[in-house]
Amino acid sequence: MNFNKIKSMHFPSDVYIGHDAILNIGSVVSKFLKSGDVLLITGENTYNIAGKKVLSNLNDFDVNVIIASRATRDSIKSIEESLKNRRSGIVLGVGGGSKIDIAKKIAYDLGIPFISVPTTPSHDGIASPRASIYDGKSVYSEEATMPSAIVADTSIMVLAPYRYVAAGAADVISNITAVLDWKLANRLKGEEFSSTAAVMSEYAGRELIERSSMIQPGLEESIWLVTKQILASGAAMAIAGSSRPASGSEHLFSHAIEILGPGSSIHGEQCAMGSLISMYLHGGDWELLKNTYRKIGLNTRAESYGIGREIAIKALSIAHRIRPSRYTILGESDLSYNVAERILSITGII
Ligand SMILES: NC(=O)C1=CN([C@@H]2O[C@H](COP(=O)(O)OP(=O)(O)OC[C@H]3O[C@@H](n4cnc5c(N)ncnc54)[C@H](OP(=O)(O)O)[C@@H]3O)[C@@H](O)[C@H]2O)C=CC1
Ligand SMILES: O=C(CO)COP(=O)(O)O
Ligand SMILES: [Zn+2]
Repeated sequence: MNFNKIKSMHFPSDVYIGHDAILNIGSVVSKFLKSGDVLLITGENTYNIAGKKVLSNLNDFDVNVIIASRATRDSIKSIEESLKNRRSGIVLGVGGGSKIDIAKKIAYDLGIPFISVPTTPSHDGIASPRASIYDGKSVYSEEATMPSAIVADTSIMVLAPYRYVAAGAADVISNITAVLDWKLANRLKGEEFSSTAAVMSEYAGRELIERSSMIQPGLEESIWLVTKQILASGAAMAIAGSSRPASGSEHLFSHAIEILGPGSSIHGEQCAMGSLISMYLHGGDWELLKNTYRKIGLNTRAESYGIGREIAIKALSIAHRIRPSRYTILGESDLSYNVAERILSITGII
């Protein structure tokens, strides 16, 4: 191993998950803010859901609130432009995956601490040092700042539509196929592999399958359960130094759907469909995954999200192109129309 390549690993030192956790936000900011003001990145909905509560706990600080949209290179650049005459000392990401990705990327660019304040357990970027950045043509997994603290208020998160909880569980369950792809890339291409990261990541997914009967609407315990495994998934990404343990061919399918742009599915729902495809191709028990998704109330039929048959076929055919450097079971060339159609039909996605 080349020790010169090893970067220091940073993990959140303050983790608050629970009812009214948001009341800790003032002390967390005091601890990590050395100078300058607080930059609060949030979204249109999430400002009302949690941003205002965060603000009401930060009366002692100068807070610059920015309502952001998608995590694209352009949106991040334009926020950074707007900060030129300010001295931001800490970034808070208050929202779903996209707002947290924007916040952690800006913290990275400015070299200041980042605090993660999720409003849903819909994705496993809550506690990872990676940001998924879109540019219209593709999506890149970029290095970003690991949160110094996580403030996950389950009393806020439990009010989010239940589909976000199921989607977050699916994002973690799909680690199982991501790890299969990683092992494959290690065998075929000699890609560097961390057994620790792989075991943690896969275990997080398996634990959610085993305890899937506890994932139900309106239950604060469900938020706890899913968020805990999301933290394990984020730690696995930190150990690997990439999103590899949590993102394989199932994520390529998700990103392809996102880029082709149809329908109303969210990240974890796309990953759930992708994981059926991937598990089928790996020769594994894809029906166990399907039954688990059914049990937690997550639909894996493309049409239920307004994704038409032809788009689903196209997305699967071209998914490998999204990240050519990340080898997966989808291989290195487009799947033919007939092959993609067959896989999607067998797994019941179309
Ligand atoms: N960096 C990483 O390691 C990872 C990153 N990701 C990324 O995260 C994103 C997916 O996250 P996801 O949360 O699904 O998507 P978004 O952040 O796009 O959020 C989806 C929608 O949910 C709304 N929302 C958030 N919280 C609530 C709530 N409590 N109640 C009602 N509505 C709410 C948001 O509102 P608003 O408009 O206010 O934002 C938004 O309209 C993707 O971009 C994905 O690539 C996913 C996994 C890992
Ligand atoms: O979503 C992720 C892990 O769940 C990471 O996403 P990327 O595919 O962008 O690396
Ligand atoms: Zn994901």
